[in-house]
Amino acid sequence: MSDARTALDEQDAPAPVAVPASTVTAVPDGPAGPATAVDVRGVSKVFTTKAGTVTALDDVHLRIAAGEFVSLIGPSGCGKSTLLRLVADLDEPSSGEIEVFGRSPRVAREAQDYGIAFQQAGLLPWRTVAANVELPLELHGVGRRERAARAADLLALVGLTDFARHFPHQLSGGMQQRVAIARSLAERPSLLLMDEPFGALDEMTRERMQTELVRLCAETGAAVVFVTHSIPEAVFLSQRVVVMSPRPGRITQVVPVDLARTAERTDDLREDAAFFAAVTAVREALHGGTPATARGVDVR
Ligand SMILES: Nc1ncnc2c1ncn2[C@@H]1O[C@H](COP(=O)(O)OP(=O)(O)OP(=O)(O)O)[C@@H](O)[C@H]1O
Repeated sequence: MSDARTALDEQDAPAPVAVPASTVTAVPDGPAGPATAVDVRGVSKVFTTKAGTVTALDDVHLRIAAGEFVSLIGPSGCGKSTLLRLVADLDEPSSGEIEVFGRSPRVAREAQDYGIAFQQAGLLPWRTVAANVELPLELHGVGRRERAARAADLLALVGLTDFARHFPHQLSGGMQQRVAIARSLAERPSLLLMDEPFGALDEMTRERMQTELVRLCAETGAAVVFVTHSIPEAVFLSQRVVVMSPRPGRITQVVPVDLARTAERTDDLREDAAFFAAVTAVREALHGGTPATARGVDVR
């Protein structure tokens, strides 16, 4: 069994120094507490295909606190999306256990504990922006008036009030992604699962979206599990950056990010020495201390 375990109290660790997995405090066994959003215990995932078996995840342990922002980073194919999909109940682990707010992913999904946003905004082209945001509420039988009020609030939150009656194709990529994020927040989830939601955006839009996401999460208090290939993005957003190894995916290091509280992170932070130090710490964690470039990881 690997020692790649993490503890809730690591988020308070003082410096952006990579923590070798072997020194990370072990998570005690037993049920997660009320302050735990996600508890992944000894999870492995093996896919069986015609060409043979693929071990995507091997004995992954990860505990994420309520309200905590955690990014997953690692080389292409290391199992980041697979881990997110298991938490989202879009697939099942081959072994090990996952709890979301103390319940199974299935029960958590049914209770609408989390929202999901992926790289493609995934909006329905025939519905207006407001109707897209309302969709999850509609599916769960929320009344028309309440839906409209909630969508109006969310569109104000992401700065798209004036576009409520537009259709997705009339919006830029960044605006569409903001609609997708508004939709993921519709049911006031305590957890957001985000798989490269800004991957298709240009750099300027992407940075603006990161700043907005930090603000939104501070306002809603949601915990976030965020998959990205970008080290600066992971550092800017997160309280901890979880570094994974090439397949079979394991957690090799956990880098606590000791910048301003995430709620207070602004663009100025990107020029800060502490920001660069954290970026370097993650980069070194990814490369095991060598300057070699990991496949599929953007180190800019
Ligand atoms: N449904 C599936 N059937 C078979 N193999 C799969 C399936 N889903 C994922 N895999 C394999 O599991 C491994 C992990 O894939 P995953 O998409 O989780 O990686 P990732 O870290 O998110 O990659 P990327 O950074 O390129 O998006 C890969 O080798 C992939 O081919």
